[in-house]
Amino acid sequence: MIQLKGLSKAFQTKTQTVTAVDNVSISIDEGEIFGIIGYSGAGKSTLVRLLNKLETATSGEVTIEGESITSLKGQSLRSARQEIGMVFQHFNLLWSRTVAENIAFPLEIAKQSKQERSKRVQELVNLVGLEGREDSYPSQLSGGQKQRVGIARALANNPKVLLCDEATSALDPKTTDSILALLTDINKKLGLTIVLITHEMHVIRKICHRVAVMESGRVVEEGPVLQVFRNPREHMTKEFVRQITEPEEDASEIVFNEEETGVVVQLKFLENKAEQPFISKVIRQFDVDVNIIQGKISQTQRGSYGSLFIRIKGSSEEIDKALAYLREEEIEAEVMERA
Ligand SMILES: Nc1ncnc2c1ncn2[C@@H]1O[C@H](COP(=O)(O)OP(=O)(O)OP(=O)(O)O)[C@@H](O)[C@H]1O
Repeated sequence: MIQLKGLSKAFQTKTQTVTAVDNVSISIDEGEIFGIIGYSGAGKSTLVRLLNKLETATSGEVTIEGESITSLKGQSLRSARQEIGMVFQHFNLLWSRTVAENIAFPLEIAKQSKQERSKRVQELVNLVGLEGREDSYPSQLSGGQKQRVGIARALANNPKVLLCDEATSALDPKTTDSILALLTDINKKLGLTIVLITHEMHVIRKICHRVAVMESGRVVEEGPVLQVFRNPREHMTKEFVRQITEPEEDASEIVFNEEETGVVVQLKFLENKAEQPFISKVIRQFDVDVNIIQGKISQTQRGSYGSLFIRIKGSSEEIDKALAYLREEEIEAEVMERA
């Protein structure tokens, strides 16, 4: 759907050249939610602005559905931009216009009739859950409601791609969750391709299918979200993953009690294994008891990841059978301590 090939953007300031995006090549599939994460200054905003040619690339190419955006100008660029909706961190609403008038704005630019516009506006109001607020002004809305207007406006002309530039960064955690749920819902209902940039790893975890990690203008790591979370390779990626996994997955947090019997085992899950009732199966099939010590299982769009520390008590023979069973089920079981 979207291809970036050797894309670079350098800014010339009075004293130096800043390479904001440095030789980035990414391929984004139709219907996926693709996340780009990086700290401030990593080049995320510039990258996303290159996708709709709000910035002109210094070198490289962007193609969307086979059409080269980089070479478009004038009317053909304006038409191509109608296929790409954009949602901003600070909403960018028109303050003198009502909710309905803000959503209608891109339809006016696309020269739709008044009748068509009001029908489409109502559809969009329903889609983003703003029924009853059509005549409110942005100043009368909460942050989450303002972003719903921003999303409805971005979807007005039925774009193929939705670009979200830190769309939830100005919102509190609960409102962030409701906006992320809305984006997931829209992705499923409309099959819309979403490119989302953020500095928050939990945003990536909750809604993205794949992720690219950016550092100093470059993509340093890329892959399916579940794989990147379970097995981060680069230092920067490990830092982001650690933000939302510690301390629950850290064995150093465990208090080993010498009077306890049995073994402490760290279980790590592959794919969707975390959702299976493996503990009850272990207890039922083997003559052992299981205590949960600590752990954290987190869900992503394509399955769960995380780890769980348990204590298995019983005879050595039964414990070994239980461990063998877990490993057969493709659950990594590492013995931390054996009494
Ligand atoms: N118009 C510009 N002129 C000069 N330098 C710029 C310009 N726009 C961005 N930069 C520089 O390019 C680099 C990347 O900026 P960019 O805004 O893309 O990063 P970001 O990852 O989106 O960070 P943030 O989330 O803080 O916006 C930064 O060093 C920034 O100072």
